Amino acid sequence: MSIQIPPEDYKAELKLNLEQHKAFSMIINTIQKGKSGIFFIDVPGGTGKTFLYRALLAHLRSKKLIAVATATSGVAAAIMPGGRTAYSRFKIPIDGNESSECTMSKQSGAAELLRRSKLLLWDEAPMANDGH
Ligand SMILES: Nc1ncnc2c1ncn2[C@@H]1O[C@H](COP(=O)(O)OP(=O)(O)OP(=O)(O)O)[C@@H](O)[C@H]1O
Repeated sequence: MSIQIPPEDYKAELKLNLEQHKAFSMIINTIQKGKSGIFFIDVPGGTGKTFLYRALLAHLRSKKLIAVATATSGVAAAIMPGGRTAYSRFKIPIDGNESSECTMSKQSGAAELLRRSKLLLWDEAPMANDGH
């Protein structure tokens, strides 16, 4: 099932401010080069993180690449097209502790989706419980 890309998200790429554009280019360049990377977007609330994420998701999905959008809270997940909570997408136990593991089998469709994805986005990652 494909995810509908809102028309305004295509245009978001053209409206990125300097900082957003810097992050966008760094992430897209890494993906284009086939490299791996972990990027942490650390800015105050209301400064355009979601705007950047939506531009990234639209850019990759418009090229038929898989970009997975997750967030710690359901509210943040819901404002990204195709967004799911990280707990749901990565099958993280809700009452997890230091020894708990994701309940995802390697053969599952969910695991295959993650393997094929070019971008795994986790909004509000630091808000996840200590055990995660
Ligand atoms: N480059 C931009 N051009 C136009 N509008 C923008 C731009 N960046 C952000 N905005 C707008 O500014 C507002 C705040 O941006 P956004 O919701 O992306 O911030 P946020 O960092 O995700 O906020 P929060 O931390 O509260 O989730 C939104 O209305 C968004 O559409």
